Amino acid sequence: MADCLIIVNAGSSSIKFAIHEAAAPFGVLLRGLIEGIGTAPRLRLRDPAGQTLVERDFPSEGFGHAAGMQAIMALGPEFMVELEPRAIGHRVVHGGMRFTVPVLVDFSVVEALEALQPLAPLHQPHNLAPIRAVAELRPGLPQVACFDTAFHRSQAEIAQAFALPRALSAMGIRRYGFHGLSYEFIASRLPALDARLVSQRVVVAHLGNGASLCAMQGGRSVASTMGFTALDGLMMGTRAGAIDPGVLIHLMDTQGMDARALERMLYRESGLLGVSGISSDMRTLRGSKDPRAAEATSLFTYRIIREIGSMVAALGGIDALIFTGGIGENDVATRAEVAAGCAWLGLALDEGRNHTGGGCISADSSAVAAWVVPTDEETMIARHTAQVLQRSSP
Ligand SMILES: Nc1ncnc2c1ncn2[C@@H]1O[C@H](COP(=O)(O)OP(=O)(O)O)[C@@H](O)[C@H]1O
Ligand SMILES: CC(=O)OP(=O)(O)O
Ligand SMILES: [Mg+2]
Repeated sequence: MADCLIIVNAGSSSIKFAIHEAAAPFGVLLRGLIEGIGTAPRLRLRDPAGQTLVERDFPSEGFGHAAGMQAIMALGPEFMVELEPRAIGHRVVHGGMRFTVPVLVDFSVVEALEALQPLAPLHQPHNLAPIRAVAELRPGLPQVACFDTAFHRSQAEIAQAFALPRALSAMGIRRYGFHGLSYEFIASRLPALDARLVSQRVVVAHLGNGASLCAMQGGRSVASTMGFTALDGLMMGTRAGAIDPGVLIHLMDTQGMDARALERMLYRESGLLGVSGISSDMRTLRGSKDPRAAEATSLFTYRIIREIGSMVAALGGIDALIFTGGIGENDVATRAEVAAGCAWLGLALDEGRNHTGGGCISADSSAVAAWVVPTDEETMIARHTAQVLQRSSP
């Protein structure tokens, strides 16, 4: 029997999961994904070489995150026969003020994380449901919660502050930032990419279904586009990104919208989906001839370009721009358009390298380096989970 770690990364419409070796360097033994929860759920399980072992479609009706977790656990008897789970590591999107490092989960931790559910309605409930399910099914198995917000706690107070009355800041109304496990993984890759990056001014663009930017220096977060919730900053698949709060007051006054109606609009009906009226998926929009699809993708890149300016200001300059996430890693056009909008910074892509997509994609003459670096939140969670286990074992 080989010891392993089970890693669960539940997103808004997907559950990514992985089985890692329990000892450094935490090699991947199996990797899987259920995507399209709510639309067209599909499960895929792959071996470490990327070969598909299982591919299964499910009817969308009644297939939520709970059914997704059951489908994943059902793979155990067939694919985990020689494996002994030592712990389960979970991505938990919101850690609030209390959780600034990964922790071993107990009842009081779950209770505290439940209180944060309203701050991350697309994620937190799906992060906590598997924790509760495992606590019931395997009460002796250690569970570790790793937070998307934790990496940003290195930011200066001023970068985390809103210009609101002081009493509200004391209550925890501040900028937390998200996608921290992804940024932390990218930070850990910098020495291998180019040793100079470790101390340089780097802007990382995590562009997936959720999207944000992180200004990074010395491998630490200096600023981020996301704030109190994962709604702020860039336009996303179904989220609006930064919006004048006056719009919300106006909609409450004139359309009778309440908190739940605004939440639905801002989290689920806006972004690429809302502007295009077609899809939240970049692949579908790039393949569409409908002018609304082009309007949506143009606004998406325009917002990224504007916000890169803000990250560069926070860093006092920029040496490198790194693309990651489902769009950042795969969409050649988004990278080309964003880079064209950053020409004023001295950024120039090499067209051929951008098409190939891996590694450094900037031209030799570019004053700013550009990279495509695949993120791996699951590996980051595996590293943290092993550390927490080690710390907590007698
Ligand atoms: N080959 C591709 N080309 C362009 N966009 C892609 C491609 N593959 C995935 N995407 C985009 O990436 C998104 C998923 O990104 P991902 O980082 O996995 O999202 P999340 O973890 O936020 O659910 C999809 O919704 C789609 O817009
Ligand atoms: C925080 C967040 O937006 O996560 P995701 O991109 O996985 O939706
Ligand atoms: Mg994600």
